[in-house]
Amino acid sequence: QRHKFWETQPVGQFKDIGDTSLPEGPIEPPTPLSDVKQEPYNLPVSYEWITCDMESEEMSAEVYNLLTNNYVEDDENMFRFNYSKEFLRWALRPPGYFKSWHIGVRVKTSKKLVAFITGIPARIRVRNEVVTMAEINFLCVHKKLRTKRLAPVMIKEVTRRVHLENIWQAAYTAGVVLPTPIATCQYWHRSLNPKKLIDVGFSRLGARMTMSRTIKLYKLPDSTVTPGFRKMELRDVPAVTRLLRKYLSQFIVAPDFEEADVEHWLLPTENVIESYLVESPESHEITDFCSFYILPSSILGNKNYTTLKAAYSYYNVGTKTPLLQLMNDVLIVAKKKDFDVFNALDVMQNESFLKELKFGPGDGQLHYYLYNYRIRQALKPSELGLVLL
Ligand SMILES: COc1cccc(CC(=N)NC(=O)c2cccnc2OC2CCNCC2)c1
Repeated sequence: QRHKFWETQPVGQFKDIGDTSLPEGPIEPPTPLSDVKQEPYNLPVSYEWITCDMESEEMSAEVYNLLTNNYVEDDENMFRFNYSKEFLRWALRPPGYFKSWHIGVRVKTSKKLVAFITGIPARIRVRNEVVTMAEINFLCVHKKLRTKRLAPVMIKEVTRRVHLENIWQAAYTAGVVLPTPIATCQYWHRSLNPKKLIDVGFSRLGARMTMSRTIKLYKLPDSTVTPGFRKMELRDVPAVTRLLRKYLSQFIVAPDFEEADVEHWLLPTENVIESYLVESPESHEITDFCSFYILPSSILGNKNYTTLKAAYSYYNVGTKTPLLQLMNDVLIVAKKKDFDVFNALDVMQNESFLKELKFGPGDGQLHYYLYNYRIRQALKPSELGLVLL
């Protein structure tokens, strides 16, 4: 009964692992748009599709509330992602986005939003092929409707709407193993506020460690050490785009960012994304870049705290400044902005700083997937240059 749905989809199948006779690339060819199903898939009787206009205050509030109460929790159900409304508006409206890919399911009578799934367009390079894909995210079914097999029909519906825009590939991540990961990444956490993290059960006091010893262990300087380290500004977009394109070219799978993408995804946005760069004091050249996105988690069932303030490593480029020093500066900034924890995956060159900067391994993995695109052999995390929200 496992993966009944995924065995019907154009994704790498477990039975094909190791079959090097299968070519790398699309699994199925595009179909003529006239052959794409024109009407939405059928939902169970009392439910209907709704396109969620995230520009509408009311609709984005409904989406926010659904996710706040029903989205992904950690394995011990102690925390739940709590994406902010402005984060969702940012995440779902990049250059060229399609409103029709922001899909909700609501109860016909009460009009209550009970499920959600989204896609956004993205140009993703796989080796030396740039493929326009849909990045699928925020699949969420209300806790009370989990046994109704809604997820497969929602995945088919977003796939149908993506096909209608003549896009045939997709990228997505999940904490669960599905057919078939293109990479399996480990997540790591760097404590910034160890006392709170231990109080809420995110971290545990180390063996033979006191609380005061632990606080001292994670202490960070008050200010950054790299000369020329500053917030990114609009005028930096061309230079940051050049720096990032060059850096990402070394990875097998990575976004193919152009200036419009960098302006949307990497310019600092209050409460959503922070980005910094190093401008050489002598030459005024932009030599390094670092960024993190802001994704709090609700703390479920703690009497003293309700929210875990978490920063998530996004894209970082160290060319003149050692990545270790650059990332230590970003930890200093995150601590100063009162974040409790800084999270990172072992993707790109992150392994080079995780242990030294006192990150601890998380208790889970994040699997990356491509839809309708076969990769000959699973990638090492260090070959992956893609961070999804
Ligand atoms: C601390 O609060 C949590 C609330 C829900 C789930 C998890 C564990 C978890 N699943 N973490 C990650 O997936 C994760 C850990 C480090 C970096 N990025 C991550 O996920 C990102 C990327 C995928 N979409 C969710 C956010 C933690």
